[in-house]
Amino acid sequence: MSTAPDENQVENQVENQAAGLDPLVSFEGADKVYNSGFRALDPIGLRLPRAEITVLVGPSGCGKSTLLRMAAGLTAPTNGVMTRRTERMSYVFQDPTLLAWRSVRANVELVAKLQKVPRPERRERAQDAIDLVGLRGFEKAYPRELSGGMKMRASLARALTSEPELMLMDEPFAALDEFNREKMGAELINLWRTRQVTVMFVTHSIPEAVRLGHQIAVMGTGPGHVKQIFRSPSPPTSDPKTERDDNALRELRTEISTMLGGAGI
Ligand SMILES: Nc1ncnc2c1ncn2[C@@H]1O[C@H](COP(=O)(O)OP(=O)(O)OP(=O)(O)O)[C@@H](O)[C@H]1O
Repeated sequence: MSTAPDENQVENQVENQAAGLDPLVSFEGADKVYNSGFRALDPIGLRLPRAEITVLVGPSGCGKSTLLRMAAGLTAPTNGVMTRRTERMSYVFQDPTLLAWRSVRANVELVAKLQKVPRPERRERAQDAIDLVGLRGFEKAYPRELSGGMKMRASLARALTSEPELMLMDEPFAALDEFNREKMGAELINLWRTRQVTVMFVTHSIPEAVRLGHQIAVMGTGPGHVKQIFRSPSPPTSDPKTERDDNALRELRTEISTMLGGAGI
C-alpha cells in the first residue's frame, strides 16, 4: 500500500501550514472589477505570514500590482475582504524616485520627516538604514552621483527609516542588471533577517521569486488569479551557489516555469 499523500492532501497541508502562521495581511475571496467593467482579478485567497517574504510571480497583466495596491489600501476589493493588521507600511517601486536636489541622507530621512519623527531620532534611524543597505560614506552624495543599484539601496533605506512592519515592493529590482539584482536580493534577505519585516514582493522573474520567497504565489491571466501557492523548501538564500546547488529549489523553479508555460527562466 502506498503511503504517499495524494495531490489534494498535499495542497491542503500547504494551505493549513500557511494559515497557522498568523497572517499580517489576508485576502479572502477578494476580487477586482475596475470601473471600466474590466475584471482584473477573480476572487483571491492568500495569507501573508508575519515576518516572511511572500512573492507574487506571473505574466504581465495577471493583477500582481492590483493585489499589491489592494494590500496597501489604495484600491478596494470589489467583493470579498482584504484584512491588514498594521498601518506601519512602506512601498518600494521599480523607480527609486529620489529627489534630485536632496542628498542621500536627506532623501532617506524624508518619509520619517513627513511622519514628524523628531530630528535626532530620524537621523539615527536613517544612519542605521544607510549602514544596513551598504551606503555608508555616501550620505552627502546626490542621486546623480549614484549608480542604479546605489539609488535602489537609497530607496530601500528610505522605506526602512519609517520602521515598517510591512514592505510592499513592486518589481523593485527590475531596472537593475543581473549582478545588481542579485546583490539587492541579498540586501533584502539581510534586512528581513535583521528587522523581521513582512514583505509582499512582485516580480516577473522565477529565479528571483524562488531565491527570495518563503511563500510563492504563482498567478495567471484571464482574469488574474492565483494558480498555486508554494512554500519554499529552503529559507531565502542570498548565496547564488546554494541556490544553484539546491535540488529542491531547482525543482521548484522548474515546476513554476512549467506552470507558467516555460517563461521566466
Ligand atoms: N485603473 C485601472 N482601470 C482599468 N483597468 C486597469 C486599471 N489598472 C490596471 N488595470 C488592468 O488590470 C490588469 C491587471 O493589471 P496589473 O497592473 O495589476 O497587472 P500586473 O500583473 O501587475 O502587470 P505588469 O506585470 O505588467 O505590471 C491589466 O489588464 C490592466 O490593464
